[in-house]
Amino acid sequence: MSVEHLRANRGVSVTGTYDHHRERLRREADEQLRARPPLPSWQKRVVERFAVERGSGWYTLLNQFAPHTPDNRPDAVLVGPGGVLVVLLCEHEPPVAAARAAFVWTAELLAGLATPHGLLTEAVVRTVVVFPEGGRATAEDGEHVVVAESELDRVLVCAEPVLDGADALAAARQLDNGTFDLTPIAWNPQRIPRPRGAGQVGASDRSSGLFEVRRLRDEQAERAPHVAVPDWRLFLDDAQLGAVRRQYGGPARISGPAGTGKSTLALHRLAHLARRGPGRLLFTSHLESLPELAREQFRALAPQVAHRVEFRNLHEWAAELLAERGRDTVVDEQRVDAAFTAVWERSGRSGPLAAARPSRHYWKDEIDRVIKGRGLGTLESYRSATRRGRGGQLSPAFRAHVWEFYCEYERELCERGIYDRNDVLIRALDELGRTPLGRVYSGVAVDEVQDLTLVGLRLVHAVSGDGPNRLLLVGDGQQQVFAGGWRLSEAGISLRGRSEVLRRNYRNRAAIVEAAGELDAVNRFDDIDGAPAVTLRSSLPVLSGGEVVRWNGVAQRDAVLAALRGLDAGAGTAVLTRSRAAAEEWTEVLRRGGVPARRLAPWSPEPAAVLVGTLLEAKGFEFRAVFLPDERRPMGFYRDELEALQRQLLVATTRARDYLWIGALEESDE
Ligand SMILES: Nc1ncnc2c1ncn2[C@@H]1O[C@H](COP(=O)(O)OP(=O)(O)OP(=O)(O)O)[C@@H](O)[C@H]1O
Repeated sequence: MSVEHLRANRGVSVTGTYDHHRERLRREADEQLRARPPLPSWQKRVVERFAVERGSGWYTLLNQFAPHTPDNRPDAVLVGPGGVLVVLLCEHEPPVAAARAAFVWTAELLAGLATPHGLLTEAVVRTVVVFPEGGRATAEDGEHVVVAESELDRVLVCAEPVLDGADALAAARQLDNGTFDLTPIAWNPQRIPRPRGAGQVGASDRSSGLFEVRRLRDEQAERAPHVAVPDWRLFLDDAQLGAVRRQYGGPARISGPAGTGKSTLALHRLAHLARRGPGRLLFTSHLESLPELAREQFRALAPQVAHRVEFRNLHEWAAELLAERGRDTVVDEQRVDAAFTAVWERSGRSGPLAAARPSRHYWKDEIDRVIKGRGLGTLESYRSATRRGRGGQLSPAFRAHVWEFYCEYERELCERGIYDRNDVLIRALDELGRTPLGRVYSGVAVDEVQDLTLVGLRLVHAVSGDGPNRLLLVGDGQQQVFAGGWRLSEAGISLRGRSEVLRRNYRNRAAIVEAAGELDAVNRFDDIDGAPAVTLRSSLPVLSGGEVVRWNGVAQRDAVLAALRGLDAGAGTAVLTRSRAAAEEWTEVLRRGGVPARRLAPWSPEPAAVLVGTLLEAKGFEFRAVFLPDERRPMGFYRDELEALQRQLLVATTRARDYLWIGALEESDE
């Protein structure tokens, strides 16, 4: 019940009680402060103000050495609805390293605190520098908040509480128990009864009735209508938090099936590293939109250090490096396609390649994923190259034909003065071989690593180096949608056991996991370096329920429109297709049917209508509801095509959180 509510119902007597309570807290704090080395008067006022906020759910702990607090420690720590505040009482701007160290000291004391929702993360911790009225205002450096004595409301009054009473009390107790340096002010940990159970507001909060903690889990209502999911920013599970906090002596890898929080972990890890050291960090992926999405999420997780983390698509990053070094390498996909088509028409279509596999896409992939993707420079190296997931053996003699075709393609690009996407990565890798990177990153996380080419992998390794905590590879072999895999050792990367596997699926409700588990998607990544292969089938969905609709019939468009209307679908719903043409077509069908729709790519953070994209475009995203309409396209004739399709379908299915619609067209002329 809120203060306002109590006041409205019981009138002024409640306000009287409220004021009386605050006055009692102030007196208590005053007595405690008198019995210890004196604080400068402004600091005493601030601490008393903090203590009074006990009435609003804040627990104050004062450093027993203040005002002579040892370097790198906080003067006070507050724990309450707004999280954990690491307070520095400063007349002058504190050195960034000292403020950071005070943060880390406090965060380490809280590390691993178990709450009913999971293990508390340091996303709840903020550093606040308080300076005296009329003192020299320090500039906010982004990593800490700076407030004058008169502005404390800025940090104490929170519109959106992050900790409930029980969690705040547990955190305050942990700090009290974890160090002799911090002393509770105006509250006695022994006298406050322990909260009774999962998710309950602490007894003291109930009895005082002085504030109402809005349950964070309510905010998840849209996300999880039946079962509450803890906020991923505030709580992690033990496997996730362990990996976030671990000291890795060299490159490390996080794997696990879809939805198990791999990307989430990577973001927490970057925040953890950013808060513990200087320098910039990089989150990258070969996917176009994923870094943008990750940037948004990181801002919500760790706004204080967001300015130190770059979120860049790998190609974009490489192109910028080349531009900086005066080796501009701009890619025009349409011109590349035209060049390939010209070569195909001239030499591919009627030659041995088409006779072996008629699809021009297959041979473009052979160049992209195997020859250029692996950085092969000679026919000899191509002759002995592994071609994982490419289907069928190519004899050494046949490979000579492919090599000839490839050389012609390269000549064509050269004559037209253009580059393809592989050229960007190859040239960037060459460039770093010649002159290493000036700006060294203190950490690099690579998401969806299973779909990088070998050259891409070598590039991220060249960027990160092998130093401790420098490189984190995140991926899932079952979701690999491009062929031409590699072994980490081919990129000179050695994990030496620095490999974590996540199993708890936080995204997909049980029914969705079950449906996705029926797909026969071969894991081509985890097998590669001997890590245990955990498939989606053996993951553990945290959320029960979910709905899978398997529709079959002739009027698929009407069925999809009706289902969308029935769901009241809008933002959070996606229609995913195998081909780009089908995605364009469905966008039109939905619009004509009165359902606001737009294409998924390019991704934009604006609240949207129903998003329509290809299975590939949907990688890395998640939606409340996913529609997979059937398409009148052959499922693929070759084993590698069928395998690739299964993995794409697995990716698409596991994008759905609550609802999955799968269409199967019977005879129709749609
Ligand atoms: N500990 C957690 N508590 C609550 N939610 C979580 C937790 N970890 C992850 N999530 C949520 O689960 C969903 C899936 O997480 P994430 O995207 O990180 O998984 P992933 O393993 O990278 O998935 P994929 O491989 O399918 O892309 C996200 O909505 C994320 O916020």
